[in-house]
Amino acid sequence: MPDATPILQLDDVSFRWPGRASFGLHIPNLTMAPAETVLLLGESGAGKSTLLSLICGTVMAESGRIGVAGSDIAALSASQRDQFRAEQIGLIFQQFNLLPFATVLDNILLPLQFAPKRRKRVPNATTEAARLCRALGLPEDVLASRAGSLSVGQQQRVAAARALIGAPPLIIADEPTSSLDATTQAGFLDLLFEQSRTHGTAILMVSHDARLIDQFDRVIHMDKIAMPLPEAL
Ligand SMILES: Nc1ncnc2c1ncn2[C@@H]1O[C@H](COP(=O)(O)OP(=O)(O)OP(=O)(O)O)[C@@H](O)[C@H]1O
Repeated sequence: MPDATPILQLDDVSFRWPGRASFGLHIPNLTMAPAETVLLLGESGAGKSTLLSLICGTVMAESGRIGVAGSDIAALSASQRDQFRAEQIGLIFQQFNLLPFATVLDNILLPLQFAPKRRKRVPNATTEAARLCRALGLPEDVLASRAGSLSVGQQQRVAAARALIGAPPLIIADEPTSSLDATTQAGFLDLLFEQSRTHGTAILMVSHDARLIDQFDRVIHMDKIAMPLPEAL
């Protein structure tokens, strides 16, 4: 029988950035099934990146429950949460978060160091990193380059390869194609959806590009899932 545990489940989640009384996020309910692909749309400043940070456990909700693959992320210690995130989630942030002085190869392999199960899925990690780079249209010799020496669009693709390696069950991507030209964007999306089909990877992607709508199982708008929180006193 297929696993019916949602890959993601938020119930009554509330959050405010410290010192930012005017912005508050309340999500009554958000659920994603395993292998589901979801495009998250919303106005600038609506809280899309904040929501992704809550799901990743890089910031913690004030109240409510966030479950990833059935685990309540608030029940984990900070170090357990780091390992859990590395195992379960492939992340592509807006700022890429690459180590600029490390090689592209080391950057791509980094999450595997903290995620033994994910590591096991790639017996030859260097070959897999090279395959991902090729599929993303990066130059052959890119693996040995310093990540900080690459163009912005190339760095974004290295961040994509780092998210995809070892096929984590959930990919969270915050505007992952913002620095890519149309051909490179299409190549990236092909690779992403192929991985979703092959490995049952769920995808939650933020984009301002409404042309992507048809490619996803479901589209959600921030203003439909989030309710305003009264301004803090
Ligand atoms: N690290 C932070 N510290 C304090 N406030 C923050 C932080 N990050 C975001 N905010 C605030 O939270 C609110 C929502 O921002 P967020 O980046 O989540 O929106 P967004 O929908 O992702 O916007 P965009 O589409 O422009 O990226 C904004 O008012 C923003 O100033």
